[in-house]
Amino acid sequence: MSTLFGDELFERPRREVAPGAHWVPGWLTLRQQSWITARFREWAAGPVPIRGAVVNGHEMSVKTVCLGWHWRPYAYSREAVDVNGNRVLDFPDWMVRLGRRALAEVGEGAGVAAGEIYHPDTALVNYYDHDARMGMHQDKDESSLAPVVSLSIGDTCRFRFGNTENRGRPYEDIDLASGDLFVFGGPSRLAYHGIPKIYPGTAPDGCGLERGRINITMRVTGLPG
Ligand SMILES: O=C(O)CCC(=O)C(=O)O
Ligand SMILES: [Fe+2]
Repeated sequence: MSTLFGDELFERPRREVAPGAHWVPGWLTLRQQSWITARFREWAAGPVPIRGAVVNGHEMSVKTVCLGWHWRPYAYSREAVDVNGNRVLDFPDWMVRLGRRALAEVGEGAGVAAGEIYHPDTALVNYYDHDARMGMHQDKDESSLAPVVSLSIGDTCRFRFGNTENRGRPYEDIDLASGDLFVFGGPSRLAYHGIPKIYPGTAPDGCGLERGRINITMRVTGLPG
């Protein structure tokens, strides 16, 4: 069982993994994590229940529920046309504020200039059970190149962060733990990335999630309205 105390933050210092890609371990407190986990349970229940998106006829092992705009491969819409047709929940104001705080934390390197205001309007909220994986991909269904803000809660995962050219090397594997912030923007906004592995049983006590991993990625769709 890992904890967020002791030497952990010294062993996992914050750093810029690639130009515009910033990793801030232990950014969320356990209290914030367990509060967000409680919200996750509400979102997962509907109006659009959490589901594995179908990509090329295969259901993803990662289950996703969306806020603001509904994502399906490879488009955003207000209604979950591939699930039950219901409109997705609004993007919460507190999450806009959290996204802005995340960018303030990493500075201008992530691709938001001084004076510009970050306005995320969608979040993909993913749940990974122990066997779930996400293959290498680019986040490119958004027409805006504003940064992606990623938060992790629960079990640690291996996060593979690659280059903007292809799915292969060079890439770096890092372990994203409960409470970690990762922001990718600027020259890294279209970097390939994926989740090859979840480490079962590594969620810290108090994060609110006993099993698996929650990941939230906030984005700017660039869509009107
Ligand atoms: O789970 C993660 O950390 C990454 C999720 C992701 O890449 C995505 O939802 O596009
Ligand atoms: Fe992604």
